[in-house]
Amino acid sequence: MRIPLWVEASRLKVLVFGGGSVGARRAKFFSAAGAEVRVLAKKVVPELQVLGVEIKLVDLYQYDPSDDIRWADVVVVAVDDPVLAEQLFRKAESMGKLVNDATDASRTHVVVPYERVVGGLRIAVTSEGAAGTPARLSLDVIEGCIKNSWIPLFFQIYKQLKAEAKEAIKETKKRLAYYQALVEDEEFLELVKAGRAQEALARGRAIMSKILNLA
Ligand SMILES: C[C@@]1(CC(=O)O)C2=NC(=C\c3[nH]c(c(CCC(=O)O)c3CC(=O)O)Cc3[nH]c(c(CC(=O)O)c3CCC(=O)O)/C=C3\N/C(=C\2)[C@@H](CCC(=O)O)[C@]3(C)CC(=O)O)/[C@H]1CCC(=O)O
Ligand SMILES: NC(=O)c1ccc[n+]([C@@H]2O[C@H](COP(=O)([O-])OP(=O)(O)OC[C@H]3O[C@@H](n4cnc5c(N)ncnc54)[C@H](O)[C@@H]3O)[C@@H](O)[C@H]2O)c1
Repeated sequence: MRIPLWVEASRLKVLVFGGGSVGARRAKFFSAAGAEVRVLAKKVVPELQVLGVEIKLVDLYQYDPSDDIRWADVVVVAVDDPVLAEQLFRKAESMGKLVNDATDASRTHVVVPYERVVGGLRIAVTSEGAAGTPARLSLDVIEGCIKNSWIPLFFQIYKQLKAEAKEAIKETKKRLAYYQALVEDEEFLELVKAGRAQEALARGRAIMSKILNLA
């Protein structure tokens, strides 16, 4: 079973097999987020040459990529030859690496989702290869739902109050009790839902004072 995680990309070394449109997309995706990227391919598209990532032009039926695989944390398979793709997948897998196999969703270890930022929240959706277009279009529906709701304002207010609580309430347990009290306070939530930002903030701060004044 695959699980969702947010991973700091600058910690990753990513090896990409294939430098066509999919390989270039992965190279850009990972390197733009700070990962170290190395591409191995017979030929690469021009978009990839300007990314500033390491490129080795090799025929993977002749070149042994064992050292490159050992170097990597994540291995991407994006060659257009299914026999070669399976061979590379098996090799990287047997060497204990996490593989993003763009050529076969059923065996991939790592999925690249459809992603968007809505009202401060990062939303990622995937069908894990079953039906990509519905996954992509669902982002429009999700964005519409969130934008038309009280969540964006709640996000702003909660973020502000959380920052203030981290400064004002030194004890972790008390701080957690504050978050709990906040979300259980009907008046606070009603003000948020009614879009009364200043009053909601004031109510949140009053609850904070109450928690601070408790023994
Ligand atoms: C989000 C995005 C990220 C990215 O790839 O960058 C992404 N696919 C995108 C585009 C795209 N995908 C495909 C086309 C061709 C036309 C079409 O079919 O529409 C196009 C369009 C194009 O290439 O332009 C077809 C396709 N997709 C997969 C296979 C292999 C298979 O199904 O086995 C095949 C061949 C199917 C076959 O041979 O029949 C597999 C995967 N594609 C995924 C993600 C993962 C889970 C997706 C999910 O289900 O949620 C997974 C598992 C790969 C992974 O995680 O690496 C990106 C958004 C770009 C954007 O919108 O910006
Ligand atoms: N995950 C996705 O979103 C998605 C989308 C479209 C296609 N795909 C899959 O990804 C594959 C690649 O798609 P693409 O559009 O990037 O293909 P492409 O033809 O543009 O690129 C293929 C790359 O593989 C390299 N290659 C092939 N044989 C090689 C060898 N022997 N040695 C070294 N390099 C070799 C080529 O040089 C090229 O760089 C497709 O065949 C399909 O299975 C996945």
